[in-house]
Amino acid sequence: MQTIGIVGAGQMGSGIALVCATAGLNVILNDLDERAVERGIEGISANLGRMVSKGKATSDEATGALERIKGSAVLTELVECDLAIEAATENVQVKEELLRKLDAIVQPGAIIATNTSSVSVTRLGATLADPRRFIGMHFFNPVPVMALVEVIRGLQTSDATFDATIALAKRIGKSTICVKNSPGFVVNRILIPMINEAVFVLQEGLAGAAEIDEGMKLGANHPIGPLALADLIGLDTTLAIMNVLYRDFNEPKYRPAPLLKEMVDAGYLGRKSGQGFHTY
Ligand SMILES: NC(=O)c1ccc[n+]([C@@H]2O[C@H](COP(=O)([O-])OP(=O)(O)OC[C@H]3O[C@@H](n4cnc5c(N)ncnc54)[C@H](O)[C@@H]3O)[C@@H](O)[C@H]2O)c1
Repeated sequence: MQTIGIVGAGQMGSGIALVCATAGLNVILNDLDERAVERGIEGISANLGRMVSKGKATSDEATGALERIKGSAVLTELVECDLAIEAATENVQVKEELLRKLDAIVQPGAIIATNTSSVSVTRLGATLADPRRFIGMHFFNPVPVMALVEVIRGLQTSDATFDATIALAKRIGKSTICVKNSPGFVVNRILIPMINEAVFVLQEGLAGAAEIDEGMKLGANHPIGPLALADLIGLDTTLAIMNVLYRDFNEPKYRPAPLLKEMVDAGYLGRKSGQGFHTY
């Protein structure tokens, strides 16, 4: 495997591009328009600069990694890739439409993966002519820091696709857990309802955002509080995941907190918009 295509140059797509390029792979990073692609590459460049100043990479390694990333707003340029990772907005219609296009573009032998946080890998795989080549490759934020990739097999995923995906995750320095397809998979099934409960606690006025986060850091030994983590994930993405859990399990216990919906309606999306439960 030599060339990785990534669709979506937001916080996740950019992070995945960075770890692939620092591992020596060529990357084609796609987004909706030139400006979005440029923003993604600027973020990667800044991140590589920080790695150099912290001694985590030499400046030659950083330059080499940046040179291996080609930005493109033209999806058909992904024709060259051996594996394409869909990392676009957490919206099932957006993903289904993109996957149909990707299926027609990438070579028949190439793998197509999704970085979805919650949507059924089996459902997304069914949009492809050959779903055996489809798999979930769920990275965590921030990608260069977080060690895990959750690898999710859809009902149709082949052993060859699974083995090649595990090999790629190892090559880019990640640890894997293999999980069955189910809404939210394993980590987000546990994590996102906990964050949602923290929003209910805030909404009910039991404590302020800083106190809730401090409580979970000092009392439960979490490295970051649940509301700060929601701001990091993005409140739109957090809400989208709760909506998938609520709809797909058909269980009231997964209802999204009204305050979370209202924050998203207001455009308070967390770090990426500068305002979430905390201000950035
Ligand atoms: N944020 C997290 O912590 C996290 C963690 C794991 C997985 N994910 C998943 O990763 C995916 C991306 O999340 P993100 O946090 O990077 O979101 P983001 O909002 O930072 O970026 C999404 C990007 O996708 C682009 N996009 C939308 N439609 C597109 C299309 N048709 N073609 C090309 N690009 C398109 C947008 O322009 C945007 O740049 C989502 O599925 C999300 O659930 C997010």
